[in-house]
Amino acid sequence: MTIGVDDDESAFPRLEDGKGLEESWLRICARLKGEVGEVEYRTWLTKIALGPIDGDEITLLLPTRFLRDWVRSQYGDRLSELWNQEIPSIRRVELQVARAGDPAPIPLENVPSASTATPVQEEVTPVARTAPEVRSDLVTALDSRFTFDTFVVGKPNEFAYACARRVAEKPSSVGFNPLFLYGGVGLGKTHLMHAIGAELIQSGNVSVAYMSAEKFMYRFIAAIRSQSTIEFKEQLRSVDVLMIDDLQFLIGKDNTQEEFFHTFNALVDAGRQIVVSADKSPSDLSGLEDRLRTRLGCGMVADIHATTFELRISILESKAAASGVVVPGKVLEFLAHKITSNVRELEGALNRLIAHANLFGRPVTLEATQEVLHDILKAHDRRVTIEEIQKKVAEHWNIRLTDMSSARRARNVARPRQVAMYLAKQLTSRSLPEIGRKFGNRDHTTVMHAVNRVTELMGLDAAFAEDVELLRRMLES
Ligand SMILES: Nc1ncnc2c1ncn2[C@@H]1O[C@H](COP(=O)(O)OP(=O)(O)OP(=O)(O)O)[C@@H](O)[C@H]1O
Repeated sequence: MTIGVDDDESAFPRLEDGKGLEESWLRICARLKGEVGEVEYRTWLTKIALGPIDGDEITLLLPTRFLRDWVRSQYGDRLSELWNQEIPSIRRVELQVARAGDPAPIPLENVPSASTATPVQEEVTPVARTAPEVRSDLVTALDSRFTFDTFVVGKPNEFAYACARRVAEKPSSVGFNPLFLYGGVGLGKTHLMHAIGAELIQSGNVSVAYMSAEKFMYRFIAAIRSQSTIEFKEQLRSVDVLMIDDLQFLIGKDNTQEEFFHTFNALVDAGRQIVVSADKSPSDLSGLEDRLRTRLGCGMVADIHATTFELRISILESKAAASGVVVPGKVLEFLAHKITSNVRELEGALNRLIAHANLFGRPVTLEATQEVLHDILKAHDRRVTIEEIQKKVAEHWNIRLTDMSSARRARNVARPRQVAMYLAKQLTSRSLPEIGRKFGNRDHTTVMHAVNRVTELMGLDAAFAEDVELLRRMLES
């Protein structure tokens, strides 16, 4: 594919096949967002704008020198790799500080999630960075940070960890082949796979191929196009350990599934080890062929569960210690309490705190944490429902839940109802008419009156204000 400059009025050149660079950029943004997590993406990558393309070089623009240097050091290689996957003729990514009038970055809300983004173009041949210790040229570089030593073990992941260690020590043991690791997003599946790979490579002359299912598919397609499927199959079937990450990507990709199935059988029959990860168990991966699901479930299936508070604390402690920045225990507890979604997001939040501390030379305090992570914390605020509010308020003042929507106007019922409306306005994003509907189809002006009245009373009556605050804190925690 060649790249030419369109003479239309678009701010960016277009590819000859009519596909805009913006489309490629959007896909790359979606990929990056999926890879680094929304927190990290929002912190560092939303500020990048697409600049011009010149020969084999594409320019990306950043608003400040600091951001340019940071993005270059942390994400430079990955950006080049992704651009090269999108448009193979692009070999270099130049990062520059933007000037007035340069294009703006893509707003975060316009970047689709990786799973919904249109896949990169098919004729992609991913660039494999080969680790020197490894024989096979199929290996994508393993991330040296992802080792067993840096993996924090707790109840939710101890079984998966033990299985991974076992495979790293004795690949192809009966009962452990294939090893199928599954669990939600950002809980450590990739980390464990890389740790297995690193351990095996260190232990001796073992060839390990690790790649995402997506990469597997692109390589397969590239091999078909270049009529080199035999070499591709031979290469794959010559490794001692094959690891495929995020297998759910193959759902609906029937030909690639078929190829994977044959590779899988050939390797297992030859006594080689397979390690696979996915977001669901083999039996729940509907959309994969039955025979493949059956084979995937034949070895060891290990689930990584959602993190517990204790595990989140241990992970934060370990990562904070490794960073060399002192993060007080109460800040770690606060983060572990607030960011419960997955380890990637938790890590992203901590990294941001650490980067701020390093940048401004200020100690990490709870106040600073709330300020620096304001947007993330807001996004993770627990969603309280109006029903929960009604229940808590009714319990607190010992009235019947049905009185929240009844027509009774006695003060001992009407006042708690007003408080519940007030809290619904404060803690949910529902509109006044929506709140009114939940309180026995009351009019929005009634809700407005309740909100004003409660605000007024809180200013006049300290005990009442304390009650309302207490309820708010209980509902928010
Ligand atoms: N138990 C853990 N100890 C230390 N770090 C962890 C742990 N679990 C996850 N992480 C870190 O969290 C981040 C996300 O983990 P990883 O990429 O392995 O998740 P994943 O389960 O493969 O997610 P996805 O489904 O998105 O592929 C990585 O930086 C990883 O090092």
